[in-house]
Amino acid sequence: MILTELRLHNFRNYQDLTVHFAPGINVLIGRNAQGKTNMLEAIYALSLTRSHRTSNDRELINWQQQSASISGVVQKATGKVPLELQFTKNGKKAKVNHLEQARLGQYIGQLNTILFAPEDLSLVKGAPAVRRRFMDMEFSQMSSKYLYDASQFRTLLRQRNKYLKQLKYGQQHDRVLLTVLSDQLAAYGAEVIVARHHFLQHLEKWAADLHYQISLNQEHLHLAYVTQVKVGDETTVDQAYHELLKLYQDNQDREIDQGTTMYGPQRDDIRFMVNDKNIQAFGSQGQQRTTALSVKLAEIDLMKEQTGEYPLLLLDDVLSELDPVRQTHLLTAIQDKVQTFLTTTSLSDVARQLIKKPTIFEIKHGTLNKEEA
Ligand SMILES: Nc1ncnc2c1ncn2[C@@H]1O[C@H](COP(=O)(O)OP(=O)(O)OP(=O)(O)O)[C@@H](O)[C@H]1O
Repeated sequence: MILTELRLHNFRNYQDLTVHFAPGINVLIGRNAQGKTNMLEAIYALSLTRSHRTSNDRELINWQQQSASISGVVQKATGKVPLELQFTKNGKKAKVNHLEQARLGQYIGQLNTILFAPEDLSLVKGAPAVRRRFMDMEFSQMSSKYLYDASQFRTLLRQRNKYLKQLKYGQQHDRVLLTVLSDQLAAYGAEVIVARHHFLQHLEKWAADLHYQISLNQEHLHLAYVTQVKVGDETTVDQAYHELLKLYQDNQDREIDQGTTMYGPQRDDIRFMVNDKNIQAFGSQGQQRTTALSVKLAEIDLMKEQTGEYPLLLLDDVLSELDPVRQTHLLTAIQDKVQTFLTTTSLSDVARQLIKKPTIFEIKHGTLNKEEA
């Protein structure tokens, strides 16, 4: 898919902007604090209805204004789809084909994006919550069922945790409601776990190939899904449900004592193994970087496999973080395949040689100027 046109109104430091993008590599060049990341953030938000760097939508509205909007036209194999997001201080609205969507979940999946920023290194090094968020953000774009199941799970988890605390502090005594909540939580938890296993298996297939190439045929990458339920290729959702439910039944007193849910996908993690070593604990910076890059690039192919369309790739100032070998792999992997938006303060020599026909935009104080070829 291709984002052919983007319009911003009072979005961060952009007042009124209409821009037409090229299908290939769009390079956004500008000095610091001119609006490069804001531009990628706008495209990301148009895709997922939320920013990648703040959970507070109000921050997206220009400081002098009360509302903001992002709209765009996405060209897909099936035709053009106009998308629009409006932010006010009281909430947001999302429209597809000019029709307002009752639920944001119905909107997500229209425009798929993969964002790669320097902080994505924390995918390997950071806390498990980073990797769970990664799974949720990426798999939700590929499957509306996953998006729904994960969101139901989160809602039920909040309710169950609250109830466990009330039982702990003697504000509630009835364990029947806990049984009902456990049953529902196990049902959605099982869906999430089986889907994560399935998606990670596919992701590994692509990521291992890429990692092998980038490491100059030295390293084998394996993604191990760490979850409390035994799950393999043959595991059904029903089996995972019974196993999770049993964990809740067997540990009811412990969970009340802790006042929180101790079992389920909210405790999942991914372990990145390179040549059978856990790269998080034993990997060099370079190996961790290669792993993060391979996984991100693998998502491009996974999304194409799952949705039939390539996503957009947003690269926020990452070239400067990569050595020439990794830059070359990145740029050759995406060339002629994926519409890319790449921000930088200046293009490296490697990048200049490798990007065949870049479309260059200069960003200055919230305005964009296309450089003539
Ligand atoms: N809500 C807002 N309203 C108006 N301006 C904003 C708002 N939020 C951020 N800005 C401005 O946007 C600019 C930052 O833009 P952005 O983060 O896109 O920078 P950048 O070009 O990516 O810079 P760097 O290369 O340093 O990352 C700053 O000047 C900041 O003051």
